Amino acid sequence: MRDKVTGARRWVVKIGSALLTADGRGLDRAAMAIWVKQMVALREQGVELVLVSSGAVAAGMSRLGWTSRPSAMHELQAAAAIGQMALVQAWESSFAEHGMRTAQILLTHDDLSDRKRYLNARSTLRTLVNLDVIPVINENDTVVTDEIRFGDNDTLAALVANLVEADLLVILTDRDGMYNADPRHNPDAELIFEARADDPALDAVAGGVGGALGRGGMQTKLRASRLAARSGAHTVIVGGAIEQVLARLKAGERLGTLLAPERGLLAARKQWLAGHLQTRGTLVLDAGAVKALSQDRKSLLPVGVKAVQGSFRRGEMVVCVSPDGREVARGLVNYSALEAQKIIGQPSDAIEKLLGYVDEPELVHRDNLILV
Ligand SMILES: Nc1ncnc2c1ncn2[C@@H]1O[C@H](COP(=O)(O)OP(=O)(O)O)[C@@H](O)[C@H]1O
Ligand SMILES: N[C@@H](CCC(=O)OP(=O)(O)O)C(=O)O
Repeated sequence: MRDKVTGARRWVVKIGSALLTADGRGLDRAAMAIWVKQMVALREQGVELVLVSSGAVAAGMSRLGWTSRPSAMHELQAAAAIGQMALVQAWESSFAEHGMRTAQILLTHDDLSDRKRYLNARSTLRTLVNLDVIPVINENDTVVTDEIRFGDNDTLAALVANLVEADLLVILTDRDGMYNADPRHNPDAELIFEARADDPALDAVAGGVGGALGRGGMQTKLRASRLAARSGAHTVIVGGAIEQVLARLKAGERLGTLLAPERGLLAARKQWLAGHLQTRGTLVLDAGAVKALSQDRKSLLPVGVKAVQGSFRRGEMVVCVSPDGREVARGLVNYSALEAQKIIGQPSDAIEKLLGYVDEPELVHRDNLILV
């Protein structure tokens, strides 16, 4: 089963507060430097990386000289705003030592359930990864309350794994992995090496909540693995303090707990797309575009579209039909109906002149298409 880890091309690595802040003593810069070195090595081996980093509240508390986590929401949010600066500064300078650039992305769960924002976040992240920049993501703590209260970046990391279609979600934490009982209270607890993410037996073992800083515990990690599994990603929950942990995972060593999805990446994504039953409009393709989609499995470019019907917004589902009206595919469209009207029949490099901006060169990207 570990071949799924060694073969994974796109990783989301999530590092929790407890681990990043050495239990409240400010950011553990030395530990961060060690993970950065490993992430740079992974990048050099061709792995695409997105980092989800917690620790803003904890870093802010340390900058403010606060020793206990405040319970007032506005104080938590203020601490997060202060600490986020420390966090990204630390990641940036550490990656810069290896000549690698970083970018900050702050997201909320709501951003990812809104179709338009989902597509925007997705294309920004893809662009960053293609530019060989490491995106460093955290929750946008200023505008949310529930997540910061529960201290749950595990869910955010899983949503990001869905968003970028990661093959692997690596959750680094302060234990070696998921045990068959909470190791704080059960010294005899044993590490679970491999399981199916949807195994109901896991619910009982992940019962307890987290520690003083990180607060989600194993429950949120298990839930995250199930969410990641929906888009076909494997999850590894593993100790961030284990020497060379990322490098050894990449080499196939049986570290941590590997949670497997029930079906593969592509099948899962198509299933997710297929769940979008409501279609908002129709694109009438020319014969060349029908062939490009059906036979060559390509994206749909504006140049191959003859007519636009219906009223839809960016991110909504449209039906693609052949010149004689036969449905050939359906997919999430990158431009609204009004915009599409202006760019159909034109080459993609004319989009900028026609609209004044370019969202994507494709009208529907092939990853967002299901052939009928
Ligand atoms: N079955 C279990 N296996 C391992 N750890 C568990 C289990 N149940 C509860 N935990 C607790 O979850 C904690 C990790 O979660 P959390 O404190 O939220 O960390 P993080 O900041 O990394 O998200 C561990 O320190 C451990 O005490
Ligand atoms: N976004 C906040 C809270 C997130 C958080 O603590 O999550 P985690 O430690 O991963 O369970 C922060 O950066 O402090």
